[in-house]
Amino acid sequence: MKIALIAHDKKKDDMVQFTIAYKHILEKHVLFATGTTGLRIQEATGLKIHRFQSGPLGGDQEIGALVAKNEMDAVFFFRDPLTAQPHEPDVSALIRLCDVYAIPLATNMGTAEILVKGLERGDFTWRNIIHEKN
Ligand SMILES: O=C(CO)COP(=O)(O)O
Repeated sequence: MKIALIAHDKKKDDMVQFTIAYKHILEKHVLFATGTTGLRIQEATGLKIHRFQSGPLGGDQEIGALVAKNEMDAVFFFRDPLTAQPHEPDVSALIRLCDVYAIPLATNMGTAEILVKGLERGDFTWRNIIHEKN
């Protein structure tokens, strides 16, 4: 599956801990990330990640483009709900596209735990049907 990993600055430590904890699951998938998040994860875990631009420079939109092509299978986006983001419209647009295409989206650690375990258990096989149709 193709998985996107994104975290706002105050959530990056959480994302790093999450990817360390679930490296054994994540390493079986094709990983994408916004620029700084991807760098932090790579440094901490050694996971292979395709890095897009940093979020404020268009990274969320690049990931959104893959969602719009129905190519992204899950998005882990640890948002910071307490800090204003200069690129808030991009953040909203990505979340909206996940809803348009029914892409599983975790915006906090609690949901992420459940989603990543579903990934391990094979709950994402329905995505293969979508890929076959495309
Ligand atoms: O801003 C972001 C998501 O909206 C994340 O971007 P970075 O991973 O480059 O910090």
